[in-house]
Amino acid sequence: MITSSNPGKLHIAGLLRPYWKLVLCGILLGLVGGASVAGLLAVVNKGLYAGSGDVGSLIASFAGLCVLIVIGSVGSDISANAVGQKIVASLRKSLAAKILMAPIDQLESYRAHRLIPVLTKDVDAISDFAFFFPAFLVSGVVVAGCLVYLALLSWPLFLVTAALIALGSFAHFRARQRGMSGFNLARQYEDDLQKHYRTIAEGAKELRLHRPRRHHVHVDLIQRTVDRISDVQIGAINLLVTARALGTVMLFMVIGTALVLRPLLWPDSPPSVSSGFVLVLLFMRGPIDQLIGMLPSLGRAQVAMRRIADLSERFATAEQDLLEDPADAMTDRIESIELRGVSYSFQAAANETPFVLGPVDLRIRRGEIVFIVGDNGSGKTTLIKLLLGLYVPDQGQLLRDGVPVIGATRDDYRQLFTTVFADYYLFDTLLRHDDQAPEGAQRYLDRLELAHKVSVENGMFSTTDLSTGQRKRLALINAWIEGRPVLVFDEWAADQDPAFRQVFYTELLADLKRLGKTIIVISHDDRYFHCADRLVRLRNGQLQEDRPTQQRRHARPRRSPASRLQDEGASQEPSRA
Ligand SMILES: Nc1ncnc2c1ncn2[C@@H]1O[C@H](COP(=O)(O)OP(=O)(O)OP(=O)(O)O)[C@@H](O)[C@H]1O
Repeated sequence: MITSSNPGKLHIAGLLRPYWKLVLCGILLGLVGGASVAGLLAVVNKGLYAGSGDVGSLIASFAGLCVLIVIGSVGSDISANAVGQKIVASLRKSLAAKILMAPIDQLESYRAHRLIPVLTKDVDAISDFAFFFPAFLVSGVVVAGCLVYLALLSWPLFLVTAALIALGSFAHFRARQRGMSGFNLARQYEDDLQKHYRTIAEGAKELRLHRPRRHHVHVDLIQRTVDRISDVQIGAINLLVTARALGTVMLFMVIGTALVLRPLLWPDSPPSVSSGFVLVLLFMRGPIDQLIGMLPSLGRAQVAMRRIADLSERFATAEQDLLEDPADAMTDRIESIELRGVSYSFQAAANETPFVLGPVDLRIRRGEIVFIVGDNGSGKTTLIKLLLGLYVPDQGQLLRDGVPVIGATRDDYRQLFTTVFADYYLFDTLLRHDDQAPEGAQRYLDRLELAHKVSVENGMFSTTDLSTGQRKRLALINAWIEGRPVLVFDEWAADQDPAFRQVFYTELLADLKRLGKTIIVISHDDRYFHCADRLVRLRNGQLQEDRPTQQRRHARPRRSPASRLQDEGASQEPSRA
């Protein structure tokens, strides 16, 4: 389990620790299985030289050891598999939790094309290893059991054998190190590939219309990256496979050495020592092969663990209580929200000047309609994110009703807002605690002329397959129904037709204000700036103006569904969750 207290220290032992009882049980049962195999080999070796009087006891030992082998290997397989699956489940849960709790600016800078492979590929790599883990464990124990038996047969021969095995293992270790760096590199290329996949999925229309770019993406980006991954993986796996073949040859060399050395160096030792060594070493080939065969999977799992640990470290946050029971969330009314002496800067890319917002002083009172205006890149969205408590200011304070918002209260504070960002995400469910939501939703669907397209069934919108403008209207409905005291619209009207743009500025905002809402709107529609109570202008990260607008006009040039509904009773404020 990754915790914020041990970021960057994700390793196999750390993953196993929470399940130590199961692990211990698996190891003990594996030991029973391994020792029984070694015992069985000893019985077979003894049987080769036994007289007829020993048959009964040999059969009994044989049968008993077979039963123990079954119990040991099945038991260790079951417990180790359970551990593996629990580790993967725990990783998945804790990664999802990390992302839900991650500081927004970290999440934004990490980028989706890097995030998704960690959640899928890296967790899968660990999952693959977890799948092989039982066999890995049992093979390890069987090899250990066999070595013990060899030591019991003949110490000197065992030492020679152990020395040769150690030599082979060292060669493996070096080959594995080089293989690991290959897996690492391949994993970095996979992030690039993910980015290119997103390009062809999200830029499909543009690529269809632009042959040179399509060719560039296909050949220079995708094919080249795919080939690189394949070359690096082939190189890394070739190395490991060669090391494995050499390891097998080395095992036969060990057998040969045992056969040659025994009569030469220890002529008095019984022939059962030689046959025991041959039997055991031949048998050990299987588990050793299995151990070595799993090294690529172990290598990938280690690379994956490093990536997951890196993500975990980046996403460490002071707000540890974000996943607590939602019933605790406060959605009270507010009197004011305020930025006092707030400044914020993004991390600058190399050789670039970072964008700095502020210092900004801004106080928004309950029931105000505030427009935030300014050129592209002047910092409007950044200002909003600071006001929403999504970014933590580098300097200055965020205040609610004059009281500073601190780490412990920031999430409660954020529950005051409903937002429709320029890059909003449209949820298809209405998450409310009362039964009235679907009715309310229907009312607003009518009002925004979506009723013929979308309905609400079982607390869900029937479809979100709508035009860009319609989807944004649906997002507005969602925002409205949530019934929170402050609504924030980031260029909501940008992709609405002129009629709905007018409805939004001249009617919906007024209706919301009448319902007691505080409304913050980022807008480039200077035609409608008069609809704001106050205009806040940003220029290059600095607040340039904060002035009341002229008297708001209430003329309604067109009888829209909104006004019809208003007539029906806009006073029916959707109840708060
Ligand atoms: N995640 C980020 N990392 C680094 N710089 C960023 C990031 N997000 C925004 N910026 C920079 O901060 C500046 C302000 O961006 P912001 O999105 O607040 O502007 P804006 O006024 O909302 O622009 P627009 O009208 O185009 O939406 C820009 O120069 C932008 O490059």
